[in-house]
Amino acid sequence: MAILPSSLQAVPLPSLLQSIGIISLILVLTPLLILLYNVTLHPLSSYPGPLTHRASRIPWVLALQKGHLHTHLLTLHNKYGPIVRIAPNELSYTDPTAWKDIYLNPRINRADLWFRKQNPQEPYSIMGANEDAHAKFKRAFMGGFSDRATRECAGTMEGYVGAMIDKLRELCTRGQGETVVDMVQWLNMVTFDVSGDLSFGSSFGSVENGKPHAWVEISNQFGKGIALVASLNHYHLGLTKLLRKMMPAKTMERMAWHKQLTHEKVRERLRMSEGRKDFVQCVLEYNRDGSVQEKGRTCTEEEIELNMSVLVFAGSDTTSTAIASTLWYLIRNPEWLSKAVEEVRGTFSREEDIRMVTTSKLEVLNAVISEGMRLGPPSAVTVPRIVGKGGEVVCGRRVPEGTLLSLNQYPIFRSATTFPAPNTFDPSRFLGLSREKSSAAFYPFLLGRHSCLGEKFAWAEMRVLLARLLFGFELSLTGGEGEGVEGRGLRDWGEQKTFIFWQKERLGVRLQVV
Ligand code: HEM
Repeated sequence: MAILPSSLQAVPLPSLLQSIGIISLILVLTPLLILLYNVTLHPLSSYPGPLTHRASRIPWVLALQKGHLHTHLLTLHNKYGPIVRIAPNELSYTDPTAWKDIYLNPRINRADLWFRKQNPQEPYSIMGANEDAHAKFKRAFMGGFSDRATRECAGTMEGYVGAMIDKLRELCTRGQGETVVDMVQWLNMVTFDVSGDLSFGSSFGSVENGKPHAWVEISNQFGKGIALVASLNHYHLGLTKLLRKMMPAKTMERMAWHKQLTHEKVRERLRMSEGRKDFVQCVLEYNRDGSVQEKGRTCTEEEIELNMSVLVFAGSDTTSTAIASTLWYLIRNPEWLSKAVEEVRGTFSREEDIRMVTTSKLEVLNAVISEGMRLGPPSAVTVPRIVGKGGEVVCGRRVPEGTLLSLNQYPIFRSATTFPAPNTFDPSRFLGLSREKSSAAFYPFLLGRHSCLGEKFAWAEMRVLLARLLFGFELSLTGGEGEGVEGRGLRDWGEQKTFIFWQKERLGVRLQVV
């Protein structure tokens, strides 16, 4: 007591019980006051949304972790309108004006949530939130995605697609002219083989072996991990570090093996002779540029390694989702299937003529793929953006600094105001006079400085894949949806789960050789 000033010595100190009571009260009151502030005085309090979402981020986290965020957001937009407050600090938009207001605004950047660095030594990736690093990588990789480079890489892609068609034909021959396959698996195998070849210098050999390589299987589980980390990153409590410590030893081992194989593959590619037509060559050329070297802006081997694994994933799962979704709808809509088949078989007489350059003008083919991507957008829930200093105006309304903005593709593409009869597969939306109107609200590859670098390549791969399948086979439903390769009988593509990527279920398709 002697250390207290004499004036305070008269004040009675609380007993242990009283102290526990006060601390408990603070622990209960603080979150309650935060919830109350969020729904009353918060700068976003005038935006509509359910009370639970306006008060706390927990409902958003739960929907994301269950894999239902895409359908949950659609339900919210149908109820509350084109701008919804989906978490205390986040607004979601289905108003098409938001595309340009958000993605073409240089002061609105990616929020550092989905692809945050785990430690300071880790390099940045092109998907990250650091704008300076992003600008460097964009310049370094751009050369690999120019018109000329895309045409050059297309030959490799056509080779793998051809190999897949041969394998499927072989399976049909063994089955007296027909077979039932899980198209999701075949599309995953071929797209990862293509991306592996162009980013790592060698494919995974999945098509050749008729089964997915272990690297591909592990990668397919990453979506859930990223979604979990993205949820925890909202709470600034170092929970991601704790999560890493809690990971089962087996998962850690698989991840370490995955990282090591990535490392070896990229180093192997870097040792290959110059001039290979792939996505690495452009970075090597960029690094040799004198002005780049002078400014100290070259890419390190660690940066190339990380970004190549981003490219493998960004370039494969997305493309395979787009074609899986398109096929899912085509085999359930025989009228459109016939139109697409007629166009392809009417244009080509030999399979080898179906190439990147010869398929770009096929109107029905392009329209069915767009409609497939509208109903099953590969990037269904998007990395949120953050409003910079001073705030911005989005869709005619002021949004304060620090607000997270998201334009999630699933709800905007299923919005009845923009796409009438939104759940119907109707490729005529992307044909003739309707095309311009639909396209104004349809940016599956985004727009602006973060838009998809691989858009042209993706279109080439999607067209060649689908056209060759339609040319070589009669495609139909298996006629017995249930367990097994047929899948579980979804009524809509959107019933599947999404984390950052779709958890695609089996897609059974009957193939008959033409
Ligand atoms: C149907 C197929 C594809 C779709 C729908 C798609 C969609 C997207 C979207 C929406 C983004 C922006 C992500 C964000 O900032 O929130 C993106 C970025 C990106 N995509 Fe794609 N993508 C596809 C295929 C590809 C392919 C084939 C490649 C490469 C071979 C690729 C490489 C990239 C890269 C490098 C970025 C980052 C660009 C940047 O930040 O500047 N994508 N993609």
